[in-house]
Amino acid sequence: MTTWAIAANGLRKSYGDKTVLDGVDLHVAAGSVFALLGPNGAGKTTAVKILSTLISADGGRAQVGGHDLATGAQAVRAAIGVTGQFSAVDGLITGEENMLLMADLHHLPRSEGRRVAAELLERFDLTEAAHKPASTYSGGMKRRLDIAMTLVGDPRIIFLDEPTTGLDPRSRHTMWQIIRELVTGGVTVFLTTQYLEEADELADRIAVLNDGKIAAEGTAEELKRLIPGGHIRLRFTDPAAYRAAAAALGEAAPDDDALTLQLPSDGSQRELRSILDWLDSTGVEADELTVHTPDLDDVFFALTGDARIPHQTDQTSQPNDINEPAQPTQATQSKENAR
Ligand SMILES: Nc1ncnc2c1ncn2[C@@H]1O[C@H](COP(=O)(O)OP(=O)(O)OP(=O)(O)O)[C@@H](O)[C@H]1O
Repeated sequence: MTTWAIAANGLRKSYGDKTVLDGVDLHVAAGSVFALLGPNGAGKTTAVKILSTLISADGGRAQVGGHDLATGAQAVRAAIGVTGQFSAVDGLITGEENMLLMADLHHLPRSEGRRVAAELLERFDLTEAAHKPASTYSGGMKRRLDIAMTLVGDPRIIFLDEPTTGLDPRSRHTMWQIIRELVTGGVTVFLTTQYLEEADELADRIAVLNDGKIAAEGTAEELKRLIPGGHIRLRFTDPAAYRAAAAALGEAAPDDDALTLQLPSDGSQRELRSILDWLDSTGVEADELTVHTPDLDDVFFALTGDARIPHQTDQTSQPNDINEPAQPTQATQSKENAR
């Protein structure tokens, strides 16, 4: 049975008459990376603030690290680390002083605090800069220091609110590596991001927040299969074989210049198998067969644009009871449904 690091049901939050979260369910397996995606203003930060006890929800229930947000906020705070869009780094003091301040906040004995600070500064490649004021650090260094500070308390669940916004590609990759190492060490990471590539790279499961609700949830591959546009491409080197195949596979879209035929497909194993069987039965033998699935950009636009596909959650079951969670939901919607 899955152990949920985070289990939330029916979270609601409004500011005045603006409903930001309108019944949001989130289930994050322990030791996994979960990415919450959504357009600007969708409520990602609001969800992080609620789950990290910074603000309270207007409705719904949630457990974080096995503790109820409503009755065990203190225990939740002890189990988590949060690095937000507004960093906890104090620019006026050095990196090391920032770390020691954090160690003091966690009531670590002085020598233990120094040991932990030195270890984390080393791990995040900040030893050389440790005695310089943090205001002189680059954006990437500040983010690394921010995460290092979060880790002083050895949290088992970390919320990273847009951890790579504004970073250059190299710093972004460094941050991804840091996140992967955290997860290897058993930490659960709840990530919000504007970068679909980041979610694709890192996340075990992804939820897309739109209009106050989770529009879809699943692995990157499952989400990509939700929307039309996937296809199988058959490439031929022999023009005669290409023409024979085009005649045999009447419904394939031909490209006479590239000698390719394109067949619609959701990229699933089952459909691939039936297409291969069909090719065998018609005697078609391509020189190359490639499966193309839509990327997360396509998914994001389809789920958050005007021409949205139906809400996935309308068609799949979500665990309703945070005490008796079901397995993480599977994106079972077929391409036909998605259309
Ligand atoms: N304290 C507040 N008072 C009033 N409205 C707020 C408050 N905090 C957030 N909001 C509003 O709630 C909505 C969701 O904001 P939130 O910061 O959670 O979105 P987000 O998905 O994190 O956006 P972004 O990607 O731009 O960071 C926005 O319309 C925002 O203006």
